[in-house]
Amino acid sequence: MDWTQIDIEINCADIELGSSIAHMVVPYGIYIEDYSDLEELAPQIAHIDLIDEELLKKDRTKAVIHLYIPEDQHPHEAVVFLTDRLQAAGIEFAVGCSNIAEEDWAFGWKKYYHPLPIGDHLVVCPSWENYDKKPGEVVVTLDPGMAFGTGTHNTTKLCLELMQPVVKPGSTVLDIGCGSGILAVSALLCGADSALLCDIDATAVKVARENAALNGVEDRCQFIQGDLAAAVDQQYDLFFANIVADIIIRLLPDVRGHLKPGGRFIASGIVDVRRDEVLAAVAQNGLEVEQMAEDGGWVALLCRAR
Ligand SMILES: C[S@@+](CC[C@H](N)C(=O)[O-])C[C@H]1O[C@@H](n2cnc3c(N)ncnc32)[C@H](O)[C@@H]1O
Repeated sequence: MDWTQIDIEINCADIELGSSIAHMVVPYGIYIEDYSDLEELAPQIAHIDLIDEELLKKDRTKAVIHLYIPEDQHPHEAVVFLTDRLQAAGIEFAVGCSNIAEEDWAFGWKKYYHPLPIGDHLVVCPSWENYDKKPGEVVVTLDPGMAFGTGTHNTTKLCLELMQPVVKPGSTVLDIGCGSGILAVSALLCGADSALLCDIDATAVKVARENAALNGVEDRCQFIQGDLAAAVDQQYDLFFANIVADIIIRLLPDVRGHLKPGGRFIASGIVDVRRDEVLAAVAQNGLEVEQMAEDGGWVALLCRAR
């Protein structure tokens, strides 16, 4: 099947609003190039071999949101919708469209994806790259395919940073909205014992299973395709949900019941303007925030039962 790629170029300052409008059109299948990250990364760019030279030439004031719409899902209407919404929001933008074959969509972004150190000792490495592991590092090998979760998105990075100090040998993990499986698979490689991975999207579940196998942890994983924690009836030491604020708020009444004593809930995907609403829901549902982390307008919370 062919797809239409819609590219929306906006100022980096508008990225949050722009991406939330894009998410009204498709909940996933969105890829954001935000070159302002390179400014933040500048002190680390000594490891230049990890960064594509072309990226360093990009305009760091601009971001580009790419959406991919299957031909049978009316891409033209999506463009009209996006144009109306972006204008109404007062965002300056330029929009372009191109038709792409499925294989180009699936593989085109790979040139921007390279080994990525996250937190104290984790490195996320694309499965098609070679990486020389350094002493003490934990390397998670990943091919996100068409699922969300390369490790490059702030929301994923925040989860992985919050997870590393709290995961313990023997921990059990629940990963709701597992996408590529990056969070649960990383937790397993960092010492956790077993994991249940759940996603509403069948493709994500398939990709998560493949990534678990790539990392040799498949036999310690169970996979469920479904909505939130509906089919889950056990308690866990570590519970991830990197989805969006509304879904986290919907999930919160069930979180405490799924945590073992002393268990942690890591919530991410919260845009900073929704932070207070999520914090209120956390408190109402018998949890307390141990740590709050923020990056690029995204907020993640490390919580435990009160
Ligand atoms: C932002 S991605 C996170 C992927 C990965 N966990 C990560 O941290 O990179 C959110 C994922 O949640 C899934 N999702 C959205 N709504 C869901 C729901 N109601 N129940 C379960 N999964 C859901 C999406 O399909 C998507 O794969």
